[in-house]
Amino acid sequence: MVMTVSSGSLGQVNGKPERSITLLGNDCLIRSKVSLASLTSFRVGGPADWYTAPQRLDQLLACLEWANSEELPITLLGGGSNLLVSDRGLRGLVIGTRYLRHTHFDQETGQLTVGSGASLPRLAWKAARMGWRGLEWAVGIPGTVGGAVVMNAGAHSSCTADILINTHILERSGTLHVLPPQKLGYRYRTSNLQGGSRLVTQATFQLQPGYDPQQVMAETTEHFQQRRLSQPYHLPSCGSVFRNPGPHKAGWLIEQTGLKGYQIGGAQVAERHANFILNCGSATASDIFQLIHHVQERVQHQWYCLLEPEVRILGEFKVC
Ligand SMILES: Cc1cc2nc3c(=O)[nH]c(=O)nc-3n(C[C@H](O)[C@H](O)[C@H](O)COP(=O)(O)OP(=O)(O)OC[C@H]3O[C@@H](n4cnc5c(N)ncnc54)[C@H](O)[C@@H]3O)c2cc1C
Ligand SMILES: NC(=O)C1=CN([C@@H]2O[C@H](COP(=O)(O)OP(=O)(O)OC[C@H]3O[C@@H](n4cnc5c(N)ncnc54)[C@H](OP(=O)(O)O)[C@@H]3O)[C@@H](O)[C@H]2O)C=CC1
Ligand SMILES: C=C(O[C@H]1[C@H](O)[C@@H](CO)O[C@H](OP(=O)(O)OP(=O)(O)OC[C@H]2O[C@@H](n3ccc(=O)[nH]c3=O)[C@H](O)[C@@H]2O)[C@@H]1NC(C)=O)C(=O)O
Repeated sequence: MVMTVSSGSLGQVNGKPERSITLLGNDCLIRSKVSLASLTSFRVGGPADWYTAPQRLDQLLACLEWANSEELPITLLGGGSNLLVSDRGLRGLVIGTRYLRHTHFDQETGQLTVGSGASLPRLAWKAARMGWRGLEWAVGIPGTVGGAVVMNAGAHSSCTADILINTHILERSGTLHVLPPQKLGYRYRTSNLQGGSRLVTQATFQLQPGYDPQQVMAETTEHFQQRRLSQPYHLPSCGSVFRNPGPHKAGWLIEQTGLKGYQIGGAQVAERHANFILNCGSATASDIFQLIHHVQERVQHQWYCLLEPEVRILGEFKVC
């Protein structure tokens, strides 16, 4: 059983005192009223009732046990680069995985085993510098390995599922499973891990070592430059807002509907790429949500096609 001690007030958030709890036996800190805006790439969103970012598996297990004992809902947060969090924040416990980091490149097998908090683009650059092929497409995709496994992140006709050998999944109950990609329901930008409370703790990828590092770096840089030409990176976003519905691309449909540059509050459909919504500095989560809804309505009206959000929308929202 987990014992808890409250370490008292840490300060004020929105006029309410912030509290913290330390789980005895493993020095894991759980804080109350932690703003999620700085933990997501859109830079919007209210506070988590409770937030923790464990560094080790034993701390993670203790957090889960605490949440179970308090009967709290759990939300999993990687790099926050594909999330729209409500201005009202999130109830229950948010578990940030970004500190669950360990990395092992196995020279003999070409396998890369990493903790779920490792940065995907950082790994891609590192693999390229070592002359390992397999992750060239992943530069420029912000976020963690865990987020990429859950979202089946991809670019330039490659995706996470293509190189995944297995992943370690922790259930809320504390049970750990090692699952191959065939068990994860992978399709374009989705998996059966989305929307649940099963936590990815580690992943192993098959890469190909032994290539000329200069050549792999050159190809990796080419991927990076291609994306910089077509996508806006200068303001906060979540990347593509909608999945491509086929046969047309979401960006094309939105541009043809005349919505480039369309703005609600501080949220704007990007001029450079119509499937990106930018936070121009003062956007609220509600502005972004209203804009998503507006784009869906206008595109459906003109093309009879309902765009499905790729971004994960968390917490309470209402259409105005
Ligand atoms: C500028 C920009 C460019 C982008 N370009 C691309 C692109 O080219 N291709 C692409 O696919 N995506 C792209 N994205 C979207 C995003 O980077 C990817 O979806 C990324 O893989 C999300 O990882 P994350 O760690 O940030 O996940 P988060 O946004 O934190 O979470 C995404 C989902 O995964 C869950 N989750 C996160 N970590 C875990 C875990 N350890 N265990 C269980 N569940 C977890 C969350 O609960 C949530 O449901 C882009 C985003 C930005 C901002
Ligand atoms: N618009 C938005 O909302 C957001 C956009 N982004 C963009 O997404 C992308 C990914 O961001 P982020 O997750 O911060 O990771 P980055 O790709 O910016 O960098 C991660 C690490 O990769 C290594 N690296 C980067 N560029 C090179 C290079 N040319 N050669 C060798 N190594 C390199 C560096 O590692 P080391 O220090 O070990 O050398 C760096 O610290 C970036 O392009 C960023 O601008 C990110 C977040 C939000
Ligand atoms: C950014 C993401 O992933 C990106 C990924 O980086 C790139 C590169 O592989 O390919 C996808 O974009 P995308 O389909 O919009 O690719 P692009 O090459 O930019 O555009 C496709 C087509 O749409 C057209 N297009 C695009 C934007 C626009 O404003 N107008 C327009 O007409 C382009 O002319 C092009 O013919 C992924 N998006 C989705 C939803 O699948 C993400 O998932 O967050």
